[in-house]
Amino acid sequence: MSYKVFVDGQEGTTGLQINEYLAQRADIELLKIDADKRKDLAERKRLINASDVTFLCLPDEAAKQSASLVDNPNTCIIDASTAHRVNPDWVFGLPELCPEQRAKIRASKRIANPGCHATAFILALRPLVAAGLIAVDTQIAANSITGYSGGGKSMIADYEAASASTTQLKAPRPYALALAHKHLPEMQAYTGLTVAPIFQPIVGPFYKGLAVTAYLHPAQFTRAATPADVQKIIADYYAGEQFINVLPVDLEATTEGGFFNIEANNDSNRVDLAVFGNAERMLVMARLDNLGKGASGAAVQAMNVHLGVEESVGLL
Ligand SMILES: NC(=O)C1=CN([C@@H]2O[C@H](COP(=O)(O)OP(=O)(O)OC[C@H]3O[C@@H](n4cnc5c(N)ncnc54)[C@H](OP(=O)(O)O)[C@@H]3O)[C@@H](O)[C@H]2O)C=CC1
Ligand SMILES: CC(=O)N[C@@H](CCC(=O)OP(=O)(O)O)C(=O)O
Repeated sequence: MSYKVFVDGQEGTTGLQINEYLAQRADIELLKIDADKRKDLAERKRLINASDVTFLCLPDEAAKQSASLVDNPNTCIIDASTAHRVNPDWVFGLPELCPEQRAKIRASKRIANPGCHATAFILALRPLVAAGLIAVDTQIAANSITGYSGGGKSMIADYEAASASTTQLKAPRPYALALAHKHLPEMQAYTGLTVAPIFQPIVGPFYKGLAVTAYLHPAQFTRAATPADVQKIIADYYAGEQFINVLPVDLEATTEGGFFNIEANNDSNRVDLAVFGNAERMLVMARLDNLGKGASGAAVQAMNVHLGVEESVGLL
């Protein structure tokens, strides 16, 4: 069995990497668009409707436009953009979200891929909300440190320009300081929280790798819990998940001399979750490759689930 796959946005950061993942696969026939027709609506429409699966690796507005071009009921759209992530007609493409999610991804022809920060945040917090340890109306504070490839082609070009080494791009840069980052709606919706978190990302002078840190106040828990208790709730929630690794509560084993390596999952589709702290002060961290489980890897995983092929095919 071979599936026809089209990547709309094949020259972008996410699209190029999806193409790389799929080029190795015998069960996938990649439909390529001519370079000079990449933005030609009629040609994109033809290829979208000739495909079994189309990945949208486009800015939000272009993704909405592409989604409106589908008239083949068999075509499954997997959108990497922010456009449809909390749209009830679309399924959130995070198989590990909850026990029902894989069946939903399998059944739906409209799958919205999670944002990179959101993936890390949701995976870290959802088990604690689901277990009732964190009340749903808790306002969580979190930050994220990310490589510059998260900003796509234009940010990559800025960081890789000759001038970058002599400018402010040498230092980490906090952004989204209006505290209205575009991932807030999905972070709230899929953790089960009724309040959006205070979320503040930082982009640094390295290509890829991302870690979200969420601050937990044990005094706000609904019951007493130690870091080991919190770790166990998370580990039980993801038992059997091949791409999720819940680290032991052991500073020496999980850090490099006390430093947390946020690039540890680069070039993979893996996520590590770690709990740090003590009975008074705690945090939970999630690290992943923003271009792997944060984007292209996740999109390929969702496609595998949708097609009913082995979930890890083509992924590390
Ligand atoms: N980078 C990341 O870590 C992540 C990105 N995403 C999301 O994935 C999507 C793609 O992001 P990313 O790959 O980083 O972005 P890039 O900027 O690297 O690539 C976007 C691509 O879309 C093309 N494009 C823009 N407008 C149109 C259009 N109207 N028709 C056809 N093609 C168009 C661009 O063309 P041109 O080459 O001419 O500029 C470019 O090749 C975005 O919605 C982003 O938010 C999601 C998760 C993580
Ligand atoms: C460094 C940087 O700018 N990163 C992007 C995140 C990219 C991503 O995951 O997400 P979307 O699919 O939602 O664009 C940002 O924070 O907006």
